[in-house]
Amino acid sequence: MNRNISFRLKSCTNVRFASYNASSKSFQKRKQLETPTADIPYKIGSYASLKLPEEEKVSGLHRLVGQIDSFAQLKLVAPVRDALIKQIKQSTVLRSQNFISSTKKVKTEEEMNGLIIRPTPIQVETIKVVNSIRRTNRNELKVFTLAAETGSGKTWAYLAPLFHKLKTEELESGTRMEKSQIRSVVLVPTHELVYQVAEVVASVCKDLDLNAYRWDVDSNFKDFMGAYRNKIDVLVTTPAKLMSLEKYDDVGSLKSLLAGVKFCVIDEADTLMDKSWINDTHAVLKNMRSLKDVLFVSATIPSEFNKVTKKFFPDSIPITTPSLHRIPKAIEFRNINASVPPYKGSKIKALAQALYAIHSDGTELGYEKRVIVFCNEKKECIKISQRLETEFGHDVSCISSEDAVDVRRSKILPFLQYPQLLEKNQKQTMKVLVCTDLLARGLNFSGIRNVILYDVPKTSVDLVHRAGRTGRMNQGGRVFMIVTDKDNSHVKGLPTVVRYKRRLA
Ligand SMILES: Nc1ncnc2c1ncn2[C@@H]1O[C@H](COP(=O)(O)OP(=O)(O)OP(=O)(O)O)[C@@H](O)[C@H]1O
Repeated sequence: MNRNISFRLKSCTNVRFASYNASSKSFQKRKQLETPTADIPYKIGSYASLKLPEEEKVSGLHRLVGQIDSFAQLKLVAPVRDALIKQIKQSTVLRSQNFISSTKKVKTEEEMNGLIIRPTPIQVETIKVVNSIRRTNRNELKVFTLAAETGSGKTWAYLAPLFHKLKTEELESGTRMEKSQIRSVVLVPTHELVYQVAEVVASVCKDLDLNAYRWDVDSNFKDFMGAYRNKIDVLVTTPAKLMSLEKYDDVGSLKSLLAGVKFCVIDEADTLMDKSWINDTHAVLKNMRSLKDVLFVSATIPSEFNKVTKKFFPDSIPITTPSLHRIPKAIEFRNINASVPPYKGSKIKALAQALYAIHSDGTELGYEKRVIVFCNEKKECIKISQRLETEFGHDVSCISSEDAVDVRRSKILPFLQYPQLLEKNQKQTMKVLVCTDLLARGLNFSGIRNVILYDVPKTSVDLVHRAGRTGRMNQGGRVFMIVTDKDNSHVKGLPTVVRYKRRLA
């Protein structure tokens, strides 16, 4: 396994670069890289260019990050701040923590008190900007585009101001709060994310005496209307599912149902605003006539997304972190060249060898290991998982959009939960999950240490999201990318090239 230097995925605008073989002599002559050569489009798909907002628009915010290191310094009503810290403490994986079966052991009082939770850069910036007072018109619509690296705490970056505004409005209006209404909406693209975000929202709403509701494929309309009549403070759903409410007679019009929504979050926004989703997302926003805050949230700003938000919301306020578009520092990135012996071009052999090496490398001692393998195509997933199981005897699950939602949920649960502690003298076990990009977005896998990219991702956006399933919130992690001579000349250099910011001609 040739060690490739770990790299930081900088804002690569139009990543089109000369073809060269990283290990060949020419690569040593960095000079060739200094002067952009004739562009040879990147062979595997075209690396969508990633955009950064103009530096002057965000530099003030970046300076703020160094000055604030406690939630007490941020404008949050006390109950929201306490509920936030409590939920993060409960979900933090303690190194020393002993695990009973697959559920997480409740932390002792001392462990909870020993945990210091500081705001991450994106949380400092978002809470500061979104909670700033509207000087002129109290009801003016403000649109924000939040973008920060994977695993950097974006979920709480948008939930903190959302809960702060809900509680502040309640304190101001007292008990006169109208019943039948929805006050805020969080939109995400997949059922797994609806489930994950709704779990966090529901646990916090309990502490804040608010009502959360998850409207998803397995929800029932009668139950929804009951919750609506009793006031829904935070609704978590997908755009399509929200639009589907239109077909019910009891709803009347979506405009009336969403008349009370003042705060809307579009998470994984680069997905929800791309051509296959934008109609539903836009239709939902158009039906929210009392909107005051709209937050687009993403780990990447592809140029397409940049264009769409500029077109629809030219005055949107950018909130980004200095590490945007970078693979977290804690992640080691390595290439595995399947073209060299003994694999001789067989990627499945290279994959099996990587899994064998991970299984026996002595890391994660005492815990069951879990590895996530990403492929570009669904059919590839099924083929690979069958071969890993039959030929190499792995404990492997394969997941695809064909699976029913509850089947998908049960397959990924062992990867979302804490690592299982092995019984005394129990031999090392390892679970493998083979999937496509369906799970690459936003899923907060717990303590996953190894991700293998069986195929080279077609775009830098996919690369960022897949790699970001490990190394979350400064935890360690490794990403192995299987390459072959066919793409080797480009891909072997990928980590270097994307780290090397091509000087525009
Ligand atoms: N201030 C904090 N301190 C410590 N841990 C935190 C903090 N904020 C969030 N976390 C934890 O970090 C993990 C990742 O958070 P989250 O899922 O919001 O990341 P993200 O930026 O949305 O990632 P992605 O881009 O993949 O969606 C979660 O387990 C969360 O509980």
